Amino acid sequence: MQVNLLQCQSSRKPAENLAFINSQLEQLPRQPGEPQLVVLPECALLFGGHEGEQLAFAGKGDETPLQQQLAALAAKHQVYLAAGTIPVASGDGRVYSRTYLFDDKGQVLGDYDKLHLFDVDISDNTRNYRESDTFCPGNRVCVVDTPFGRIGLSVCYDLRFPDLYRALRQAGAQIILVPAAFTRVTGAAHWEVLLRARAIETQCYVLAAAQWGRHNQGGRETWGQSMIVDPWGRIMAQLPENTGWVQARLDMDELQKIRSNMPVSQHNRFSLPALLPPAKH
Ligand SMILES: O=C(O)CNC(=O)[C@H](CS)NC(=O)CCC(=O)C(=O)O
Repeated sequence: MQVNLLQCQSSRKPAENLAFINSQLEQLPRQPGEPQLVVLPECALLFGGHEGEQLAFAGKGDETPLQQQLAALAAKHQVYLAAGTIPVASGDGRVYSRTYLFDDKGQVLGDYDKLHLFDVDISDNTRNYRESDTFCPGNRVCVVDTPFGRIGLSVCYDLRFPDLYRALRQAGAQIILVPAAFTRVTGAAHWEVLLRARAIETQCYVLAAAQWGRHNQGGRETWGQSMIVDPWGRIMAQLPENTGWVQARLDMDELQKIRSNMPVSQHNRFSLPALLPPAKH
């Protein structure tokens, strides 16, 4: 089964970002009749908009114009689409950073709100990342059954919290998505190691679609290196720089073999901690 990650260099203009994604989908190398999973990075449609912009594009309620445009893209191109993240009003003056998983007719199969928010100081040109000024943390995990396997959802900074990945594995995940916009500094230091570790620990395929490059003329810089990691921790495909597709075929027999030869989830002596109420930011 073919999976496809799109590395993007999104801006704060949703129409521009949608046009880019649409043109890439038109050129997606694919075999006729074969189901396709497409994963977009975090903030695929709106990168770096301040609170007011995020709220304006989020609109009201769950059925937002951005969600509908993504659903239409999935249906038009007949792909299962994991749509990075888009802002959805949380009701407290902020927005959730939400991933939608659409089927190839544009129906929502599941959604997930980023649990861990990036309130971190980094020595780059942004310095003080305070994601929780604009975004509200989610409070649930999400796994979804698809023709590709059971998919668990996560976003970007979540990658540093292995309990979430263990919870996804325990809920039956075989494939874990990590749409991301890692900073250049932390990406260089940690991105590949964390992704491979999560794949090895959970014995899942890890699909990490990333933002790359400098955004919004002189704004933030992201690391790129979208990658597909197999349950043995091998990098099957990656794109260090630029925008474009990263593709691989997943083999669930291989996954089963790795799990039955080394049944780490049965050997584990620690019980999984409960999901705590949303962190106070
Ligand atoms: O704020 C926005 O516009 C979009 N959101 C992001 O880019 C988010 C929050 S700032 N980025 C991360 O979570 C980076 C994590 C990271 O780099 C790490 O864990 O090292």
